[in-house]
Amino acid sequence: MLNYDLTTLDWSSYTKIVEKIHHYLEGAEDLPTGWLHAPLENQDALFVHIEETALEIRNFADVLIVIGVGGSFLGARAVQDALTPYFGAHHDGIEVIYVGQNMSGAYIKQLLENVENKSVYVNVVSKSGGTMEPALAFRVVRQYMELQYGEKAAERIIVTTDSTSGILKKIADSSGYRQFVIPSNIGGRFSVLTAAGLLPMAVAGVDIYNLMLGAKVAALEFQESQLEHNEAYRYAVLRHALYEQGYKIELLASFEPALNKFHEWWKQLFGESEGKEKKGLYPSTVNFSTDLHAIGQFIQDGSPILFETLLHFHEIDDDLAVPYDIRDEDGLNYLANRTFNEINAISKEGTALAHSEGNVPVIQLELQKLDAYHVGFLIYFFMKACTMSAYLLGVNPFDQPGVETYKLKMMELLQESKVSK
Ligand SMILES: O=P(O)(O)OC[C@H]1O[C@](O)(CO)[C@@H](O)[C@@H]1O
Repeated sequence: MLNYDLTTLDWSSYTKIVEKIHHYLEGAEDLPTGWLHAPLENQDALFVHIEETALEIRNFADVLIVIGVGGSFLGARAVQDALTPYFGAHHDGIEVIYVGQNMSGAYIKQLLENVENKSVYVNVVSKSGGTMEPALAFRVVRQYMELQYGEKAAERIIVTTDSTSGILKKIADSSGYRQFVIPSNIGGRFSVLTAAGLLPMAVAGVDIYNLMLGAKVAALEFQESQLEHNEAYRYAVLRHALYEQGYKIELLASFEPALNKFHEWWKQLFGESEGKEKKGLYPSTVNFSTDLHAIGQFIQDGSPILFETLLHFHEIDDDLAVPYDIRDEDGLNYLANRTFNEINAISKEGTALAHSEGNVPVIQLELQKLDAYHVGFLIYFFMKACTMSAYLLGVNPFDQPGVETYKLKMMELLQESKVSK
């Protein structure tokens, strides 16, 4: 899976520290590491409940509005985009749309206009239950639902939040909304494989059983304490070694547009977990070919501050062959009968070669197929690698004090403007 010129790195200097962190993580009871072993536990009852709820939503709704931000949004959206068709509605004709990630008045107004005359269900997702963006969106959407469905609105609103605390939990209890739980020992950006991510994915038609099977296989494989045998840890060590060599940016790149939102999920995972105490690689992302024609110049020839992680799935279900054209005015007949996916894969190889020659270190992450199983595997791989990587850096992977600062400042300004109004 992990492909890099390993001869450039002195792995032996990392073996002891990696093992120490591994045992700390496995043994700790007071860390929010519920996600570490969750895929190995029997969660069948939860999956059945999610599937039944998803079926009901698909039967009765034209649209599911999912409200959430950060970890309560990115994972579901990432997997949905990666595994469902590019165009048209999702499974059984349902649309799964998202709000609560921005405070654009235009966005939420147009979203409500767009669902008029459609049958709507809502899934509001917030671990803390008090994040401003989704809370505001929920206020608006909730009123819309009550106007449309009266008392029956309560049957169409499903809350995913903490099992005991938070304002959203209180609202859900008092209004009789159905509830799914984000376990208290799983933090927001590690919650994609809980109901927070799984319910919207299931509604969109993602095979959550195979997704979780992939995560389970990864959980078993990456339980290995030895760096030599654990690819998640090797990726973490590579990133750390490159950071120590002066590279300050990691560019996650792929050649399949379906993965664009997956990049965003990765960005939050690594950005919030590592970017603290004036340390950390800046996690950035590029979508090729698009960005080869935008930022490709900088990657090849610009400041030598970045390395690249190329994410590639060998098999993608849909494909199309380049047609033969007797006129050959564009001179492309030499590609006739080659498929787009083949050409895309060759373009990836060419990019890796070019960037390596430009002295940009290139790590290649290769998976067999873009399907639920391998996406589940990859999600777990990144969460495990990220945790190791943060501890190698000497920071706590599970907090985000900087984000809290922004929230406080915004609240102060909003309160001030209330007083001066
Ligand atoms: O699920 P919540 O509590 O609304 O939080 C949403 C997101 O906000 C953050 O707290 C900060 O961005 C993330 O860590 C989290 O995923």
